[in-house]
Amino acid sequence: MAAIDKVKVLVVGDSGVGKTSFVHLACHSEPYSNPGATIGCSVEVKLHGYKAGLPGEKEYFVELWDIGGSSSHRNSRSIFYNLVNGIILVHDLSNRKSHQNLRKWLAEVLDKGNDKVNNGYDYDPEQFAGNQIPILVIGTKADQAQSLNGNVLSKRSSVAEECGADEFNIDCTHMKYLTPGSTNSVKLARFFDKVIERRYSANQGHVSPLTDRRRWKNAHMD
Ligand SMILES: Nc1nc2c(ncn2[C@@H]2O[C@H](COP(=O)(O)OP(=O)(O)OP(=O)(O)O)[C@@H](O)[C@H]2O)c(=O)[nH]1
Repeated sequence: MAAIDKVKVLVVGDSGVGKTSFVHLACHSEPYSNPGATIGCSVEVKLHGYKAGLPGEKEYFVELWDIGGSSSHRNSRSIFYNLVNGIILVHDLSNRKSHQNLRKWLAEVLDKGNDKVNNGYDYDPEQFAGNQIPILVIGTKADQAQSLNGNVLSKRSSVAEECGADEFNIDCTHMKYLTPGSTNSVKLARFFDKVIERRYSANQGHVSPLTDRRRWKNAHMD
């Protein structure tokens, strides 16, 4: 039997925003009752049907690399940022700062945690406009944010807009937000399809965040 091809997707965002809860919901189709803080990184694998129901349908493993968000591990986590095929940015809808910090997370991942980031290098939206790495933005804790702001499920993320990413908002404590066939579930499947396409289409291969950044510079700085 042929080996199943795989892609690597990073899941990043501030500590406590719900990365582990989202990954668990996506991989096990049930909420995680009591997730602990992730130290380093935890990897879950999801079997994804690429182009499900269409010609060219094929199964792939999607590795979801859930990166612990604690700032105390910032200097050591760049070891997880090699050979990345996709990025999921997670923020807490009831915590505006966690959304602002997504820009820092993107800068950190695309610069592989180098000194510029650690010493205050900040986000340049243009840097990500022509990004080759597919990005998905997920807002969590819609249940908690609901009481603060009425229509939080349809709230748009400026970060998603800036980098041309797809996005959705959920409550990770309820499976109904990721039911098979739902809008969110379809968006997630399309994102995985895009990641697989970029990874396995002709002339692509693995795209490292650094290569990606150089490509952007070459295209825009001449
Ligand atoms: N009410 C509510 N609680 C949530 C939601 N998502 C996560 N939580 C809770 O938020 C807390 C932190 O969730 P985690 O999934 O561990 O967060 P994390 O981003 O993985 O955190 P680190 O591992 O520290 O980076 C847990 O108590 C979760 O149960 C949500 O959508 N709604």
